[in-house]
Amino acid sequence: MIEGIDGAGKRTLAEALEGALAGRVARMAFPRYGVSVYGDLIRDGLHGRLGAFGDEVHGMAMLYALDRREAAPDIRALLDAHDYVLLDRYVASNAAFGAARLHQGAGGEFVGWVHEIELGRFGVPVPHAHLLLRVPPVIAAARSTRRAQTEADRGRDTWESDDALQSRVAAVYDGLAAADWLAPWHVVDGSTVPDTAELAKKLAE
Ligand SMILES: Cc1cn([C@H]2C[C@H](O)[C@@H](COP(=O)(O)OP(=O)(O)O)O2)c(=O)[nH]c1=O
Repeated sequence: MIEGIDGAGKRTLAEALEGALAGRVARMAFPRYGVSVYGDLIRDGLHGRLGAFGDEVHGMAMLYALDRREAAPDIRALLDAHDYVLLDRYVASNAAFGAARLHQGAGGEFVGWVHEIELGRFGVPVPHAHLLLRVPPVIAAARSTRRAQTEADRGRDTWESDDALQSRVAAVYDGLAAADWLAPWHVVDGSTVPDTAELAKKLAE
């Protein structure tokens, strides 16, 4: 699972790892925009098109959780067919962003709620390892602004443009990593070019 704040460079890392693990890896990204009705609702919520629902922390988190529940059979099929499955955001994103929106920490009620809903009730596959791509929030903000300018039909969503939120998300991620929440966490410095061969080895451990 590749995790980090918005603009941390998760997609670039995922693509590099895909190269390093050539032929043995499958990749999927959450939320699944354009694939699942939940993904499309999430996009609308992030861009203020669901009215007050976009402000409902548990409601939005439930959409992400339902997106993953729907994808669970596909993830299991990918796990059967490949040595590695790289997921660009997974359950920990829901824990980190929701807790940060509620001004809670990694040990708070919200993180426990995500665990109970996603792994308990929905039974989504348990992650094997996390890579936390760690970059200073100010660098990540510059990257996501640049991306919003270059990608047509996008624009920074309401969470991406909230620098205080991104800093709190970074703090929750640090707490989840320190506790090895759900699976071991490997912290990667995203302000330099990561050694993907080394990372691929860590994932294989
Ligand atoms: C997957 C996931 C993402 N998020 C948040 C993180 C991001 O701010 C936002 C969108 O995800 P993101 O991966 O950044 O998509 P994109 O950049 O392509 O729009 O959703 C959650 O809150 N919970 C989740 O379970």
